[in-house]
Amino acid sequence: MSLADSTFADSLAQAVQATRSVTCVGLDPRKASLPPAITKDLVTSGAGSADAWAAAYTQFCTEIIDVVAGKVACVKPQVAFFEQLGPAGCIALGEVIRYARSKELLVIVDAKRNDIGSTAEAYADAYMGAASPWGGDSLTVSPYLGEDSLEPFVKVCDERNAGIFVLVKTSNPGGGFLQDRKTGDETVYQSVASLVRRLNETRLGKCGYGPVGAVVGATYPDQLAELRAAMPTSWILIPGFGAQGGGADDVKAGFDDSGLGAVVNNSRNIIFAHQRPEFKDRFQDGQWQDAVCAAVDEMNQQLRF
Ligand SMILES: O=C(O)c1cc(=O)[nH]c(=O)n1[C@@H]1O[C@H](COP(=O)(O)O)[C@@H](O)[C@H]1O
Repeated sequence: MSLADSTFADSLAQAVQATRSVTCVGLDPRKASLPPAITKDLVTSGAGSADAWAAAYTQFCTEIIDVVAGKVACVKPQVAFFEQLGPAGCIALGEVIRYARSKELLVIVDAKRNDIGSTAEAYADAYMGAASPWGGDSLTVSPYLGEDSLEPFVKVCDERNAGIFVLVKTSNPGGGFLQDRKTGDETVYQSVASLVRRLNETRLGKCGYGPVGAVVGATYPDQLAELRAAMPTSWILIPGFGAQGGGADDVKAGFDDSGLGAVVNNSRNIIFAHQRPEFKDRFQDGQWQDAVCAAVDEMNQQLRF
């Protein structure tokens, strides 16, 4: 799968069809939850430097990638956890992104970036496209600086066959404070959805979808159905499945009749599956990768509509 030859929307459609999976594995490494098999040396030697943790994050994420490559369409590294380690973490992030792409996984870089247009250009250059420092296939972006702030990202989508996912209706309980607020006849999230639709619909790939996608939380199934209809040609990234309470019934409305149009992210319940009560007894510490594998298989099964 080469992004150079295919639009992001088409690459995602191909990846979903090839893997028969709409699961997106969230790569959100957290010090306290890494399997002891990875951290035991760090702890026993007391060598908890940022470099050592960054190496542990790289090992953890690349081993997860080895497990899930071929089983899912995409992965979503969450930049915050890498930034938390400082420069060493940022190097690790680049390594993880490159490794995932080398295993033919599409990479959604979750950085929720944006700024005024001229600065947004730099963010787009940094995170979108293989040649960029942290070059993924797509990036999560915030719409709250307005249309001119999204344009640089859309331009880079066109130039590099990349994609973006704009925050439309987020999964967190407090998101409604702004997103559900009425502006005239519609809510803020409905206005953002109209903007996403407009930016996207002149750029459709062969699969019928375009590069300007949306984030809609699994925790808001009614709005997901509404937003599927409001943005019929946008891929939807659906976070909030698993640890935040979303389940298979909650995400069903995100898909079109061919099972395309959405990918469902799950971070903690997959990557830290070794800690889940139902897996704890089945898998020993040294088998944390098997727990990841079982969790992905289970989610894929749940989402085969
Ligand atoms: O853009 C996102 O991915 C995102 C948007 C949103 O509305 N809610 C949300 O949880 N996310 C991200 O999705 C992931 C969810 O993680 P889990 O709750 O562990 O599955 C985290 O990386 C969040 O930052």
